[in-house]
Amino acid sequence: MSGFSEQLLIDPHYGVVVHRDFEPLYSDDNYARFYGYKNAQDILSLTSILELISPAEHPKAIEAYKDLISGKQKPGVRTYKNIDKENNELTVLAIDNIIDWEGKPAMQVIIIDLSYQFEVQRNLTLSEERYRVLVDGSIQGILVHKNFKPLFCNNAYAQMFGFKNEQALLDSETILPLIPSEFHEQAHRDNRSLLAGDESVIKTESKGICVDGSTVWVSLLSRTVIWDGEQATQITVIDITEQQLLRERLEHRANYDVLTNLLTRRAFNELLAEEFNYAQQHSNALCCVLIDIDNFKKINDKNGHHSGDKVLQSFAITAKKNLRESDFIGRWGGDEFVLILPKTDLEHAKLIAERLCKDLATLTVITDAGHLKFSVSIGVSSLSKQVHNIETLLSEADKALYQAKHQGKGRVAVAS
Ligand SMILES: Nc1nc2c(ncn2[C@@H]2O[C@H](COP(=O)(O)OP(=O)(O)OP(=O)(O)O)[C@@H](O)[C@H]2O)c(=O)[nH]1
Repeated sequence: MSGFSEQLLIDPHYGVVVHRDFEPLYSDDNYARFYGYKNAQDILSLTSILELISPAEHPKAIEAYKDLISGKQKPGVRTYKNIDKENNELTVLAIDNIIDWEGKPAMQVIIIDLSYQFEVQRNLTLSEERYRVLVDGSIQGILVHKNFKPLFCNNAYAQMFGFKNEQALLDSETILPLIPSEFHEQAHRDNRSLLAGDESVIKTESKGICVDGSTVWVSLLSRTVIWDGEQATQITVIDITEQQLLRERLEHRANYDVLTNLLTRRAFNELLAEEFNYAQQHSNALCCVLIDIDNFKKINDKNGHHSGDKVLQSFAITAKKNLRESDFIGRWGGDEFVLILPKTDLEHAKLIAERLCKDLATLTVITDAGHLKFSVSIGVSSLSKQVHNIETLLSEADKALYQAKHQGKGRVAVAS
């Protein structure tokens, strides 16, 4: 053997054969092993190495050989489908070269087994398909965006926001219209801190706007991903609209009286504490008004509890109509109600109370038991040097209310 084999780079992924008219002149062991043979000797004992090439590829191989030997074609790189001893198909990359072998031209072929690369590629495609099935089948919405321009979304995300399909969403220039304007600032801020690496994951809850303008509540998890070689933001969302509505209903139920839809005593007390402190800190006027329906027990007894309820509801509607945005009203209990009038002095509060008293007296409540009329008694108190805590403010209003009742009902009394 010449020094030729010593110059060869021996690598398990490369094999070398030298042939003339496909008659093997030299082979290394790697080449032999690619095709399932023990060693080079097995290859050299073949009559033709065409045996290693798929019959369908024989014409191509023979033509290529002729073209190369005659100089018609320059040596090059080609892929072949070969077959090993067990008839398994191998995909190989062949690098052809014309060399001088014992005084005559021969063809040297270096082959590289590509089966492994093909297998890796096939597995990659399979795992991509598997990933795709997972993402598409997910009930979580998944979106990837770069500065709010959508790059990818799954079906669940598109559906959550009312898009016909994923493409319809991806055709949008930006996803910002899906975010209510009051959440834009937060969305930009969160995105900036993710991209800057200040935060690795951000969890939030946000309102979304669907294509048809309806609202969806979502729980969001955002993080950065590399998408097509560039940094982007991935959002995973779960639709929490039902939970949010339930939460809102529960909150409403805790804060608002079911019958009259006025603030409950607890919710009223919280607001009263805030307003009272604010008024004290800013030396603002503040008045408290206690209202009690006159002879309500008789209304109930004569017309039934249901009609009594109607009276309470009508009272609530009329009272609310008489109030400013900044005033608030609560049901103190039974047929008793309480109002807070911020930035209102005693004189004005009295006028407001008298107007309400008159309006309610003219009201007719239509019930199953007939048309009912009723009156109220009102007590008014105000924040002052002497009245410097909530308890006193309320007890002063209560005293005034008692006075109004005592003086004959259907009237307003002011705490002295
Ligand atoms: N229909 C109805 N009645 C209620 C409700 N809550 C309390 N009441 C009734 O309201 C009545 C309140 O009556 P009282 O506080 O005794 O006083 P009144 O009859 O209004 O008499 P004066 O306050 O002196 O004018 C009671 O009979 C309660 O049972 C309610 O939600 N619906």
